[in-house]
Amino acid sequence: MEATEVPELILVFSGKRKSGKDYVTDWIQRRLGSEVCCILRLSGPLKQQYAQEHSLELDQLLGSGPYKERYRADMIHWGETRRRQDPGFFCRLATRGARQPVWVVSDARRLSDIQWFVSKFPQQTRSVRVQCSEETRTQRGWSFTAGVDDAESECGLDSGVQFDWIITNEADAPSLDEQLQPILKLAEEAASSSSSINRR
Ligand SMILES: Nc1ncnc2c1ncn2[C@@H]1O[C@H](COP(=O)(O)OP(=O)(O)OP(=O)(O)O)[C@@H](O)[C@H]1O
Ligand SMILES: C[C@@](O)(CCOP(=O)(O)O)CC(=O)O
Repeated sequence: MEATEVPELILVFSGKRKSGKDYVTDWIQRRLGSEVCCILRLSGPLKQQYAQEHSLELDQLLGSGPYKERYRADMIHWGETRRRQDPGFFCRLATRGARQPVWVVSDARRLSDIQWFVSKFPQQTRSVRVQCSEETRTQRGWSFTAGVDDAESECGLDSGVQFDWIITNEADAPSLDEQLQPILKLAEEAASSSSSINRR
């Protein structure tokens, strides 16, 4: 692996559907800038391949609307078949070619996802949980779906992980600005240590 492919910091985010993983990780990237921070979606290569095989709209599968929900249960099943053979399959594809010093992984779902990052990058990996109430998730378009919300894809990280940070993404919680300060601080330190290494 080339030196530039080893990041300074990896923030591995997880959270239930409509907890706001994309919203929060986009917010972090806007604050840090895309030169410093890339967003890596483990579901990116999965959706790409699934869309191709099933002649579906990739943009819609990548978005936050109802389209992807129609295919979610089948995509989960499709991805799990691949993960059973190789649990790191989507992690490897999603991280391929990432060059920024800070990687934000927006959608860990299974213990094996976090374990993959910890085993490859033990010094750099931190885990972040995004949470909010079911009422807020419902306002954002969520409704309970059997086979999805009670399956590993949604529940695989409900226990067994000591998260480094838990962010509450609710209107009546402290602002994201306030809650994300320690994470931004760490990321900014990581970015500046990377630029001083590159100047040497
Ligand atoms: N703090 C917030 N303020 C305003 N809108 C928000 C906030 N958090 C999330 N949303 C909105 O709620 C919806 C769901 O958020 P988002 O797509 O980030 O959730 P997610 O956890 O990534 O969901 P999924 O697992 O379905 O991809 C989006 O339309 C998003 O813009
Ligand atoms: C199929 C799947 O990758 C969909 C993820 O979609 P999203 O992150 O909720 O946009 C979930 C999974 O892998 O279990």
